[in-house]
Amino acid sequence: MLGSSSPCPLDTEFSHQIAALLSPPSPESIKDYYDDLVETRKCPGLRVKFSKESGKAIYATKRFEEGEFVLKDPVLVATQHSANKVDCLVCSYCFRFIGSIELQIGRKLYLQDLGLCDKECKETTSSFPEKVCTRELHDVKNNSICNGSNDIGSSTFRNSKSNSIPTEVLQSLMNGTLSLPHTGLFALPSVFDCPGGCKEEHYCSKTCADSDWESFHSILCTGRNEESAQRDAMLKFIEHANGTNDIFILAAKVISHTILKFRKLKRLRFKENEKRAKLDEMDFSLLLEAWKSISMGFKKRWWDCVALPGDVDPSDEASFRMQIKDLAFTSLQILKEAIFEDECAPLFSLEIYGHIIGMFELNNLDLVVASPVEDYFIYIDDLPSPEKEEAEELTRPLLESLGDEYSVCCQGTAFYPLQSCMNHSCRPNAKAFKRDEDKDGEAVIIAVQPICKGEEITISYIDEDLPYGERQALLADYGFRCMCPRCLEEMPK
Ligand SMILES: C[S@@+](CC[C@H](N)C(=O)[O-])C[C@H]1O[C@@H](n2cnc3c(N)ncnc32)[C@H](O)[C@@H]1O
Repeated sequence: MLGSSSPCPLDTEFSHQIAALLSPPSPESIKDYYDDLVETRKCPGLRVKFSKESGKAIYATKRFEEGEFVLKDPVLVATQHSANKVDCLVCSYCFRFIGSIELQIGRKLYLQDLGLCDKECKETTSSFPEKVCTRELHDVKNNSICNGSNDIGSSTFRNSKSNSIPTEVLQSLMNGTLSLPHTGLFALPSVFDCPGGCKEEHYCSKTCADSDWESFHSILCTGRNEESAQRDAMLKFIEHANGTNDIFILAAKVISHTILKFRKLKRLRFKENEKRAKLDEMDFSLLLEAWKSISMGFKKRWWDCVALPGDVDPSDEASFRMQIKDLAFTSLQILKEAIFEDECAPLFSLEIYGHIIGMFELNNLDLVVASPVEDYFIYIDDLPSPEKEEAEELTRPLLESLGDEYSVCCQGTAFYPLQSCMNHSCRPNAKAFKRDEDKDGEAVIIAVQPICKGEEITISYIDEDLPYGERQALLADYGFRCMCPRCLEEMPK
């Protein structure tokens, strides 16, 4: 029951609006929304269909050959894991690497010298209940760097892994006065700062900076209103998310995205200066419209669908789920202090917050972008003599200081509106796979076997090399029993 036993008064106050926001979209509106999306993605050959049995699913409307590109899907909402921000400087909107090879290397070593590192990300799995792991769709083998077990976004201080490079050299790399050999071949877009003046977000272009500002960041930016209570609350919210689960950052982005869309729709429909004290019928229809892209995502409450960690005794399940709910409520309370908007009050209910996070829990894919620094060092290693030795005089000490971590990818988590309609099969006909030319955070799906016209396009959410029982156990965390052709063949009689 909505509102029952909820610590959040908004759950009761706005129970009707919440029910309307969470009611499943009609098959007709699903069709219209996804037909439009497929058209804008310019990926001919796909159609989203809805059935009562398996919900949304993607079908091929043409034949795809093995290895053929199927879909490139930009993110609807995504975040780089906070720990990974030390390793990689990327555009906060499209997740392309930015600056220069020199900046990427110098900045990483400089931050390591300061002792800023991702200690907790590299430690064990969850320390229940503060560290709640987020399950993400398994991004197949080569592409999957960070799975649910280490999805903990906490930047913490640890004893510095001090490197042998003098600070002045690192600063020269960062400020562009020291160039490394052959980096011209690996040019990256220049860095654009956040238009709001926060030091957290950086972009590859003014277009990305403006798009992020208009879509999400103008509400979440901590650069403006120095000293304000809202700014302090926003900083506290980010710190809490970084210390617990960065899925909360995604939820805040969804809420700010919806508020910004609502404001835009309202500006279009009403004169600028018209004021309304209460959320009335008309405003609510605008809120429903603003929420539309989120309403399409498959959702359950987070605390109902989050997988029970292996180290939690099944007899403690109810208390585990209650603690997850409490954690979400704590995060929501801080977020409300930072960005609450009267006209969009239902968005700040625990019921909506829980469903937004549950949507990520069941749909998200790892965000992975390969590092150009890795390509650079491979290029240097492949140079013929004596060019290689000459180049290595400068690059070897850097490589040695970076150690095994010289090739860390950009890692995060993302909700992709079209890819998230793909159902699972243990014998999938497609997979997520980044090709050399895919330099940003978009999801890329390719066929792994010929796909006939009319066939459903499936990916694997798990490691499909596992035996039957283990696959079913992992898929139970997604809330279904797999009845794909392979499971039917392998099912114990
Ligand atoms: C990423 S969504 C896939 C699209 C989903 N069908 C929808 O309606 O949005 C993941 C959810 O789809 C459902 N699902 C995916 N693959 C399935 C399968 N092979 N059999 C039954 N349900 C499946 C499960 O409920 C799962 O949590």
